[in-house]
Amino acid sequence: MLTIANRTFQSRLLLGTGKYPSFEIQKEAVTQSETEILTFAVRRMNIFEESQPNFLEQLDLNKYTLLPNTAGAKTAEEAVRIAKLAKASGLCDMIKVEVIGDQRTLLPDPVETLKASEMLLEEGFIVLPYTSDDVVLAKRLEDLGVHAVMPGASPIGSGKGIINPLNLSFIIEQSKVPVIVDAGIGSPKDVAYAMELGADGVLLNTAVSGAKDPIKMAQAVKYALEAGRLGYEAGRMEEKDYAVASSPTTGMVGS
Ligand SMILES: CC(=O)[C@@H](O)[C@H](O)COP(=O)(O)O
Repeated sequence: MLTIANRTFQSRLLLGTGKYPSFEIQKEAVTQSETEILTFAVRRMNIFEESQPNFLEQLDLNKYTLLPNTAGAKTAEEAVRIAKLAKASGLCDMIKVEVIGDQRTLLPDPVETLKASEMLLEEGFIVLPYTSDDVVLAKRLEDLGVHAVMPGASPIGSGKGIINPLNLSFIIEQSKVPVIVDAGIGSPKDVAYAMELGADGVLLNTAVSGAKDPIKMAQAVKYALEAGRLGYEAGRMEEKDYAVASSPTTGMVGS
């Protein structure tokens, strides 16, 4: 169970809604993933333009929590404007803060992310900032009072998986709010790895929408997430540098 602020979710998977081959495939992938939280870029959704196609219309919205994100914002002020737009449309008071500082890598701007998070907390939002895997920044965000931290595994849409597992594990170790690994996940193994490190959840988009078969991949990431979480709860064996025989050697005939 994943708890963010005062809300609980059975699934620990958060799914993005961009770049699917068709609404039909997207709808089935979302169903198969068993996610309960869908994130979407407010600026890219036709939420105020009724004549334009909108994926959210395809869904039974009672089944999902919508997590608008501020993708496209380059400053804290822009992010706050986008968040207020989402709130005005009655979608949700949770917001994923995404303030991009570099257009080539799409890495977040730490200063503007911190500033936007502070402003949105003051406005009463439930704030989930997308951050780099910077341990100190994650702590500063937590100290502000954000409701979860979302460090990137690697650049958005890169599919490179977890580049710095040590930083992620430091963030997980220090954090008292949920840690959701967000962005750069490429395949089910990355999802399982994030969960084995002790993440509370994973947010991904392109790994599913960009797969040859997004519906199958949605199932695969769901199982990987469950396997990784179970592995984390089970507690992995101690790693050693040298071989240790798997069968007991004491009391063997001829020993
Ligand atoms: C949809 C969304 O919120 C993205 O900005 C997110 O970071 C996912 O990135 P990937 O597409 O790399 O999974």
